[in-house]
Amino acid sequence: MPHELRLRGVGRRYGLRGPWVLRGVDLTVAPGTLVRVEGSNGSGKSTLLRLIAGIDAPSAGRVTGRPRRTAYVPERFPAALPFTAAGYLTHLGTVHGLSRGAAARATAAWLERFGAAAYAGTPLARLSKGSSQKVAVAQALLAGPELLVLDEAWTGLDAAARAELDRAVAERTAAGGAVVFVDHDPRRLAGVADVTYAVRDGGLDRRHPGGTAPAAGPCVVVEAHAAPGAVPPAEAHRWAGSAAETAPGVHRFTVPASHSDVLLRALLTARPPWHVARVTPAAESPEAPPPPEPQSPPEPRPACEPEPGAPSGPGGRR
Ligand SMILES: Nc1ncnc2c1ncn2[C@@H]1O[C@H](COP(=O)(O)OP(=O)(O)OP(=O)(O)O)[C@@H](O)[C@H]1O
Repeated sequence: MPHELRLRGVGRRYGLRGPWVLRGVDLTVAPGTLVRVEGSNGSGKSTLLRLIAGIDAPSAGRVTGRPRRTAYVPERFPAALPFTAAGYLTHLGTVHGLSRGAAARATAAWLERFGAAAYAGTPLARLSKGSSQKVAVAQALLAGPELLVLDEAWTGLDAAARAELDRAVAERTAAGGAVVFVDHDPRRLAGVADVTYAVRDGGLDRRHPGGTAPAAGPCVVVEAHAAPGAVPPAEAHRWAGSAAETAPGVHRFTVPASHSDVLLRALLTARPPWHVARVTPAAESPEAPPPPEPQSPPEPRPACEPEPGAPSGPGGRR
């Protein structure tokens, strides 16, 4: 994403005399950031996401800096369109600026990643809710969006597809894109968001830290080698629960298994690339840590306990 997206004094109300759903909202979304939006039912989260995505226009204020490649997954996908899944995605790919061949290839690749390749020729109207949600998500990812806006996009996906969407989000931020999401499950991408906002009384509260507890689950330990003194790429820090330089040029990252391939990609695509020496399951699956202190920035990373005895070094836990 080339620039920050900015909302300045943004308000939205439905109808000339309708109540203000949002009012005086200021928000900046920086390139490469992951932004969580929370709020109670009906507080205006979807309204905010539609304004960010450019699907809706503010009644007051301005939105600037929205990148050309902005993609949006709505809370409800209009599944009754007269297309097959592949036909719809290929068509949208061309709308996003891809050639027909590139759109067809991207369509096949994303349907495959989400486990929906078997439904490529199925009319959208005949897809199950879960499969049509896969199409909804694939259409947003097709053209490598610089800004990705996800409104409850995980809802209805099976576990494998939910994990795949987590990975796709990580790829977008690693590529310098921004992702703004709402999800009713507080564990979704827990501890990974750069910033969390709560929509309340028409405004936005910035929450510290993270707003949600870090993710728990099985962890793996990645040992990677780099030149002595090399600093791990920022993207590695985002996904690793802990990082330590255990010997000159030898780094050990502990990361939730669900995030491990994103960490590996960050290391292998760094310039110069890091050498991944070993990936092993963490000896013990850690318990979820206690909730973070309310005033203790920075926001938590994914939760994995450092291995016993691992010293914290220059690449230590943030
Ligand atoms: N198109 C619309 N026309 C009229 N009112 C609307 C429209 N869209 C949203 N609203 C109203 O705006 C308010 C905020 O709705 P919105 O869907 O943005 O909230 P939300 O936080 O996303 O809710 P939920 O958590 O239930 O999805 C609600 O009172 C809703 O009824």
